[in-house]
Amino acid sequence: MAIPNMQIPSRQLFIDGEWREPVKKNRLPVINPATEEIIGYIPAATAEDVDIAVKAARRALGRNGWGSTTGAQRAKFLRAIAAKVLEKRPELATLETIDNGKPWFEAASDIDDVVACFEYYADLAEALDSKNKTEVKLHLDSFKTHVYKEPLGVVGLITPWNYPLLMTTWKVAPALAAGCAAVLKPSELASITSLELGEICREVGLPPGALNILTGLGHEAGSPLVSHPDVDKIAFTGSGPTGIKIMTAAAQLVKPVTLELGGKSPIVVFDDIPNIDIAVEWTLFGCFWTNGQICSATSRLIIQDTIASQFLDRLLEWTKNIKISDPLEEDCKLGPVISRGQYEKVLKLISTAKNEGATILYGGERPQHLKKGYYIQPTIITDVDTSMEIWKEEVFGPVLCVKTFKTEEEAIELANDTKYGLGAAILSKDLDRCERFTKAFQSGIVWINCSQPCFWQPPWGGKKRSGFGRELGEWSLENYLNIKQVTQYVSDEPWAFYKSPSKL
Ligand SMILES: NC(=O)C1=CN([C@@H]2O[C@H](COP(=O)(O)OP(=O)(O)OC[C@H]3O[C@@H](n4cnc5c(N)ncnc54)[C@H](O)[C@@H]3O)[C@@H](O)[C@H]2O)C=CC1
Ligand code: BAL
Ligand code: NA
Repeated sequence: MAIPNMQIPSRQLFIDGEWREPVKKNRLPVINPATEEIIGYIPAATAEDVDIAVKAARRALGRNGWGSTTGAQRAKFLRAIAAKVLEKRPELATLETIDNGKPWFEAASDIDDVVACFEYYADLAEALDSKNKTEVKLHLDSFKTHVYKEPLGVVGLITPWNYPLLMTTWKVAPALAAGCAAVLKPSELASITSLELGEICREVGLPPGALNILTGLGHEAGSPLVSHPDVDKIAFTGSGPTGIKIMTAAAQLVKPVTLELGGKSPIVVFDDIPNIDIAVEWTLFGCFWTNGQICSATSRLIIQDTIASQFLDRLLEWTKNIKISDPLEEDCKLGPVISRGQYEKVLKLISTAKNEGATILYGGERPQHLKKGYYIQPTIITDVDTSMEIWKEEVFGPVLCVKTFKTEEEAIELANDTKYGLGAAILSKDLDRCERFTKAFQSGIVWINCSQPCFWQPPWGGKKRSGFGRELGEWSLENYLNIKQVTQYVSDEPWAFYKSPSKL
């Protein structure tokens, strides 16, 4: 497949089904992390635009609008969006790559997931029609009760930059399937493909206001969305500190939130793995895929001491073989991290690890052959102590730290030695042991003999400080539905609680 060249389309805010200039007319630069060049601009929304978008969303939910559509009608729009995304797959993948830095083929596979996700939620929207009124059996004949599932209302969706259009889709597709009207605030570091979703919604004739897209800074556009009194729910994926701010602001209005806040996930490798190369590859993929910027990255390798030396030797050979290049180059397997800020943050975490006494077994620097761009070599760190920052803090870059263990108990203790609880992986031939680890891991996701594969049908989310709530699958739809109990008195007899006055 030829990789198309693309310029960043010039867009405005997508509000009420049309492109609108932000009230304050501000714009933010778009930087290609592979070249450090400004390649375009995005509009910078502020509280004024948030208010306009929220009003448009509320109108869309009005009597004859988006809010009164059937699931089957909404499914048609979701399928039309999926078809358009598929049609534009090569262009969207290029836009994702030049905005985010991920290898083009990874971006293209994200776009495939976007298509599948919209189609999946189209099916769930359709199925909702037969499930949105269900009877609840009571112990009395004088009452009848039904439970209705109805759209929750206007929802605010705040997304990160690591899988820009895919994280947008994880929220937009179920929100629209449920019949909510949404205001999306993508990350200012990678908003381009989310804006293109606005164009797609316009092309397929999505009813105005059903989806509004506000690009801009977190404190200028995200924060007023969270504290807007007419927004019924916030779904957020991003950093822990921002998650805390969002939960605090939402609490003032008793606004429900779902939070997906990243992690420091373990991958435990036992010496009974049948094939060392297969295990090494999953270990690399678990941490270095998406340029290492994955919330669920298994960035702590916990390896049985009996094979540690042999495993690390092989891991090094595989790591040296990873092609680091401009992400538009074919076969690129590691591109730059998203921004100068992220580049500096990752290098600082590596240098702190060194200062704290860890060994940089491989990498830790800019690759010599790339003079520009936010590139960092895939990095493996050993001699790690559990008190070190590199063991405890999310890096969000291609950095793997390693510790050895002797016993199963020690491995479990190390795996759970984190404030986070998103993912966890175990590689072992012994499936009984895998089962024991599955139960022992304090996480929302467990991978057995792999790490990172992520499908749209199962639930996704964490525990501990990785947040709460589940995205994907049918679980995500529930996030966007109000469960309404409707109880009807069906007896002809009086209720007879009060003493009846004398007859008229
Ligand atoms: N869990 C995950 O998937 C992600 C984790 N991260 C971690 O977060 C670190 C910082 O990256 P950032 O891009 O600064 O993450 P961030 O959490 O600040 O940004 C995520 C989203 O929240 C918005 N936001 C920021 N402040 C806000 C506020 N006060 N109210 C409402 N919305 C707000 C941003 O504009 C963006 O759309 C990274 O170094 C990485 O460690 C970053 C992106 C994704
Ligand atoms: N595929 C993982 C999605 C995330 O990092 O949020
Ligand atoms: Na960018």
